[in-house]
Amino acid sequence: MTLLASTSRSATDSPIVVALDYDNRDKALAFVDQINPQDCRLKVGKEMFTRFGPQLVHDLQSRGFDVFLDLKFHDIPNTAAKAVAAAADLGVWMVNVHASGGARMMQAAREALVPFGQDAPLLIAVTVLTSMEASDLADIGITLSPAEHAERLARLTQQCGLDGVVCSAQEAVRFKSALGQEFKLVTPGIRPEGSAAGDQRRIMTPQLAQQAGVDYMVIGRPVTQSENPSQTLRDILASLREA
Ligand SMILES: O=c1ccn([C@@H]2O[C@H](COP(=O)(O)O)[C@@H](O)[C@H]2O)c(=O)[nH]1
Repeated sequence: MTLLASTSRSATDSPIVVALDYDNRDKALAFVDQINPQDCRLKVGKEMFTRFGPQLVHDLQSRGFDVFLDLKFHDIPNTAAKAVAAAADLGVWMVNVHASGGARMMQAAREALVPFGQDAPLLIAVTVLTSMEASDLADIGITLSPAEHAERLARLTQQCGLDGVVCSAQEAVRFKSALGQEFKLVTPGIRPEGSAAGDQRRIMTPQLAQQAGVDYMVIGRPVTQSENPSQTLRDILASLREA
């Protein structure tokens, strides 16, 4: 199966994707207005999209930011495919589904993007949520380790022709070796030294994630909940340049 063409829409080659998880639109935009689209991309997830809808995506795009629409579609193939096409209509840079929705769902999602050609967003699939550890998988009947199960789902995702996966940075070296350099690894659960893990379980620092070869690191609360989010973002960028 052929891979989707990567979008040429990108405004930056920064590996950082800030998870814009706010319950307040003005607070989110106040932060966004202090940062530069060349320094990061922005991720809009379930919280902000449910509260503020597609207009928020347009508000970020009009400020020059690439948007990763992180709605993790997981549904019957027809519904997931139509949702992915709706995301492409919004002009987002990246969109995702859950790999556990299965091969037919992922293939339908990929095919839904064919009409968008070069303007199609990157399509990736979530493997094992970075908040999950072995005991969480055992609770749902999966006896493989998170890395093993994530690799099975990542291989399936690649066979379905998607552009990459969401996984933990802890899995990056293994997945780059198993799946090749071109297959994108998008890694939440990034925690600068000293920041709280919170509900995340499979975490890594930005510097180690960079060394492990991730393509994009998703960072939310360590930036957005800090006293000075824009300065925290600049500090992380500086630490990556120095590493
Ligand atoms: O496996 C996954 C998939 C998605 N996420 C999302 O990333 C951010 C992480 O935010 P932090 O505040 O840095 O923990 C959040 O929006 C999640 O929905 C993830 O964490 N893990």
